[in-house]
Amino acid sequence: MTEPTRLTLAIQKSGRLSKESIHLLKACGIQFQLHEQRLIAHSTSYPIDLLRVRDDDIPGLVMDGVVDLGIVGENVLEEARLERQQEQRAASFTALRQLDFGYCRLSLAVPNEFDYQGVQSLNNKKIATTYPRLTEAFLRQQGVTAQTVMLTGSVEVAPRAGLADAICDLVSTGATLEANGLSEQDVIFRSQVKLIQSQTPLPEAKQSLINKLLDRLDGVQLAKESKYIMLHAPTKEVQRVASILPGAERPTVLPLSYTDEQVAMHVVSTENLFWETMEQLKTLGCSSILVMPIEKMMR
Ligand SMILES: Nc1ncnc2c1ncn2[C@@H]1O[C@H](COP(=O)(O)OP(=O)(O)OP(=O)(O)O)[C@@H](O)[C@H]1O
Ligand SMILES: O=P(O)(O)OC[C@H]1O[C@H](OP(=O)(O)OP(=O)(O)O)[C@H](O)[C@@H]1O
Ligand SMILES: [Mg+2]
Repeated sequence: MTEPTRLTLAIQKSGRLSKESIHLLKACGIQFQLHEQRLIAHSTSYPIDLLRVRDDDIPGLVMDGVVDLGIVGENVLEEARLERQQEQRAASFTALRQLDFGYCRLSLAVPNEFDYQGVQSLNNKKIATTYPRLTEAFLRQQGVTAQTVMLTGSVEVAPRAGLADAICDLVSTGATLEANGLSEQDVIFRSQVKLIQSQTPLPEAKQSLINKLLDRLDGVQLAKESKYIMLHAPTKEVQRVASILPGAERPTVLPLSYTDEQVAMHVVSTENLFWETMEQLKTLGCSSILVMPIEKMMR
């Protein structure tokens, strides 16, 4: 008997990406039960097995073809790619989709009292970071010679602890830097989460499972960006109303009971409807304006 075809996908076990990775898979109709201790979770509703690991391990698992797919931040992905290239190990992958979470930037930051006059001020300094290869590549490109000190966590305390003069760390709101008396100077890399695929050739059945998953992901993304808009409009203003609704070239126009003066208009908009547009609609005589989220969509 041949083995049933199942995909393997590596996701972060616990951390900043876990909740949203799982949420996204569930929105794609992939259900599974997670047990805290278990490394592997089998989906009962889609032929896919989740491998739950530290995010640092995800690029390598994909690049070595141990798993078919991975969900990981571009910061970790690019650092792993540079490291493996230097070591002449397999470093290729196929980027399938940018996912809409895990937005952050990798930035150089110095203590507030540091007299920073541009990246040249870091010449001959020590820089603590979890991303030495990305940092070194940037410094090299800028013609700066500095020493990187590799730390896997608590990078922001390195200057205070006397381990380094500056840091290169992930920033989102900037609260961590501020709390540690550091100021952000140069952004060296902007990151979000990616879905990646191994370059190991797959049997057709597996590839078509991936393609189906991608269609579902696109549907979730499209639904997230879209709104269903319903309103009552004066019959004579239908054209003008359609022209100010985002993405409403062909609205559905329906008659209303007991009146010819007004019609109902329904529109799927690929943009949000701003308050300013709602106010404009009201000025045109529209009423009962409803803006609703869409759960699923397929073109
Ligand atoms: N402040 C932030 N805002 C948004 N995204 C972030 C932020 N910090 C990190 N990220 C993204 O989330 C990823 C995971 O961050 P997390 O802190 O959970 O990693 P970790 O501590 O290395 O976890 P692991 O134990 O899996 O190695 C980062 O690699 C980055 O892509
Ligand atoms: O600019 P901010 O919004 O403050 O975010 C930046 C912080 O977020 C990340 O750490 P995280 O909170 O994931 O904790 P960790 O360092 O323990 O992984 C990152 O390593 C920074 O320390
Ligand atoms: Mg990690």
